Amino acid sequence: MPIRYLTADAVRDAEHAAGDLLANGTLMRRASHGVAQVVIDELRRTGGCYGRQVGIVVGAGDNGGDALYAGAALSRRGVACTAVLLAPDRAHRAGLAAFGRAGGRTVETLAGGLDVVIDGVVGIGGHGPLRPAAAEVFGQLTAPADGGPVVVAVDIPSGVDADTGQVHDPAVRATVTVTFGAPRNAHLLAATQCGRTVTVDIGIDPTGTDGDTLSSLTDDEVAALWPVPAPADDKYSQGVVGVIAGSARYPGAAILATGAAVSATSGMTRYVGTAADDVVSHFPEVVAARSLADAGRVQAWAVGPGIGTDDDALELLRDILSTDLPVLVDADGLTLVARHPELVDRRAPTLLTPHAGEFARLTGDELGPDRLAAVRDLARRWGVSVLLKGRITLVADPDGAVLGNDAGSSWAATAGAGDVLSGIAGSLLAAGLTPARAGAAAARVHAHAAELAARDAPIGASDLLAAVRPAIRALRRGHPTSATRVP
Ligand SMILES: NC(=O)C1=CN([C@@H]2O[C@H](COP(=O)(O)OP(=O)(O)OC[C@H]3O[C@@H](n4cnc5c(N)ncnc54)[C@H](O)[C@@H]3O)[C@@H](O)[C@H]2O)[C@@H](O)CC1
Ligand SMILES: [K+]
Repeated sequence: MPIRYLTADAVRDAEHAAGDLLANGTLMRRASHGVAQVVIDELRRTGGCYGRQVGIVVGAGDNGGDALYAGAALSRRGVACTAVLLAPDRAHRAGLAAFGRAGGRTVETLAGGLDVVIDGVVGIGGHGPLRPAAAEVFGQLTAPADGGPVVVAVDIPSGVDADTGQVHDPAVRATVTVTFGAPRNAHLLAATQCGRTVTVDIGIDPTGTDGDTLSSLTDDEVAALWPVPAPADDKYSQGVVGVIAGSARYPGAAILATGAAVSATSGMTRYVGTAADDVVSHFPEVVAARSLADAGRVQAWAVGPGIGTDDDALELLRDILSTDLPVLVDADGLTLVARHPELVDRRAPTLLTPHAGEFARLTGDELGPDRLAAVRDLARRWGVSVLLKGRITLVADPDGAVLGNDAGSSWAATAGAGDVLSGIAGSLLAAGLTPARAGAAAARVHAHAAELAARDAPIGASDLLAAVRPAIRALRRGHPTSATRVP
């Protein structure tokens, strides 16, 4: 099952459906136990629990309650816990009493030398940035990388919007975020702010309510859906992809996109364009033609990188989009679609793959902080699938379902990386995957390839391309080398 991310409303529905477990405080006890366990694990990794120092920042709601009960559990283990109450009159009463009974102390401000700080300011009830009192407490902390305390966020790092993942300023940056029942949208959309996310089972049904979904595929799921030749397959039967990219003057995009298509699946890759000679000299297995009329049959097209935006490119794009085949449109192709949106008014699957700038060109508006709503809205209005690139890739279908992928690193932020993604996703479309799955699976392999290639040093798109096949192999063998930041 894909990992499903919930909105704050869906979380509340799931909690209420738990009935008595919510009313009698069982859910909160389980949640706080999960928080305490994560803190204990952190302390054990660095020498043990007894006598260690944990600071707790407590807000006015149940998020603070979780943190206080966690502090009580830690105090009983011999951890020295101090809590700053941001709103003393509204701090969770029973949690505060339990904390005091267990030996926890309240203080005006956190002392230095803490091992762990627990962020219990706000969870799914939070809105906007950290308020000044909380901002001051967190502003005084030394970063973990400079020897400061590990920051464990309860449910969501405070100052991060649960539904949109918007990281307000200021907001808590967590080393670990502990959430309950099911991850929230923010755990994917603001993955870097959350650090490692741990989802604790508290006995609620985490499948969420109906409506728009945000999910991500597991590595195993991507591996299982990756097309590989079956015993009876031949070079045609696995889906032939046609790549239209680059030009004789600028062959780079042609080579990268076509090379990625060759690496991603077996079967056949065709190329159409004026860079045909360059492409074949790099990849002799590509069947290349200079014009569409000579191209031969394909099962999907990937069109756009480096094709230019002149009338010839427009006519070519129009011809491709008037077929009844799945088409991926990227880069220059997107600039043309922005000028002529009627081109994508078609029945066959269409996958647009903009980065933020191209997205703004398509919609006429700068991309705001709510990337999820923006990508959903464009997919819905235009009736196409839209893959919005970035550290967190989002692929929206016209029905509102979104698949996301956290790249886990930003090594792929390099010129030409988008061409590689086009080639991978195009070949998956040709193999029969839906646009959303093709886009999300391509993004995952692209991300793994970037980490494999980089191994802590900058890479170019050629390195990324060379790592596509090893990344697929590692994924299929069950040990991708990069850590994805999904829970
Ligand atoms: N309902 C339950 O039984 C469970 C709730 N859980 C916890 O409860 C949390 C939700 O609790 P609440 O609904 O009480 O809401 P929160 O504790 O997330 O925050 C609500 C309070 O914070 C204030 N607030 C909002 N934005 C703020 C900001 N930027 N700065 C400072 N204060 C701000 C609000 O005025 C309100 O008083 C979850 O995130 C989770 O941690 C867990 O214990 C699991 C079970
Ligand atoms: K929090």
